[in-house]
Amino acid sequence: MTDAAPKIRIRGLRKAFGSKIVLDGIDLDVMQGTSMVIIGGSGSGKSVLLRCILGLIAPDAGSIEIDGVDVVALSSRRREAVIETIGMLFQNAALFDSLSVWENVAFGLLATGRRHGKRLSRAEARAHAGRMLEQVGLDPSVGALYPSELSGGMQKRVGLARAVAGQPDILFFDEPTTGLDPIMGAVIDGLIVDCVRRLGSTAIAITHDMASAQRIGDQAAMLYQGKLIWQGAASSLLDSGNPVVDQFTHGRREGPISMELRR
Ligand SMILES: Nc1ncnc2c1ncn2[C@@H]1O[C@H](COP(=O)(O)OP(=O)(O)OP(=O)(O)O)[C@@H](O)[C@H]1O
Repeated sequence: MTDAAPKIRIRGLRKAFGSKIVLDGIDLDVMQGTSMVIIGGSGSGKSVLLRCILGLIAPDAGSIEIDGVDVVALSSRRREAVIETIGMLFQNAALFDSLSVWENVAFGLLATGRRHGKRLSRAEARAHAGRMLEQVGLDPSVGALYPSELSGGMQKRVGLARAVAGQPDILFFDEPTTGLDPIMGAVIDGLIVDCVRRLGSTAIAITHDMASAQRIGDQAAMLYQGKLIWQGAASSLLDSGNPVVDQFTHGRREGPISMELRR
């Protein structure tokens, strides 16, 4: 146990779309240097939670503190400065098709540099992108290619290289293994763990993939009916003792979740 303040501290977070309550009072602490995996069924609100933390959706109520600062209450300009410190790997890697691989990897660095008046030359940015590509197991020569020339696994690696290029304090992973075969999924998870450890980052991942959740996560939490109904060690996901979590993680048709669907 530690008395340290959490890197990310969420309290009473609520978000509804019309009459649909998606987040119904979320409390979550993510400690510095730990990886938290959020699991939950389709439409349970995992992406909405992530988007609230990223400031892309305004919550109806509650606080989201990053390093003790409530980002919900910040002006959009100051919030952007905090959000710049978060690296994000999107579900489909979300690469820009019209940019080369190295330009994709360096995109955030170049944009942030411009905003802060620190001009990074294209040669410096390209060299940095090459080093990032090497860190995710790609040859720097891949930097000259375009996303459409890459396999799905390579695109994920490039997305990861982009997410870590600015050496972020915080990393978010949205369904990092979706669309990959199980071996490539395991490879990407291994790279994610390497990157998070090397940077000492705090990470939040959302996933449906239980093998991935256990590989990436130190801690895990399950979102169900707008609430985090369980939190514990990611290693205990398959043995949580919670009937809802158990049904979900084992993919059982019968259990409290299917009973509700029948109602
Ligand atoms: N901008 C929006 N406007 C209206 N409803 C929304 C909006 N964004 C999300 N929702 C609704 O919020 C609910 C939660 O969506 P969310 O995308 O967070 O689910 P999820 O847990 O990430 O699902 P999946 O695992 O399928 O990606 C859904 O019912 C969705 O339709």
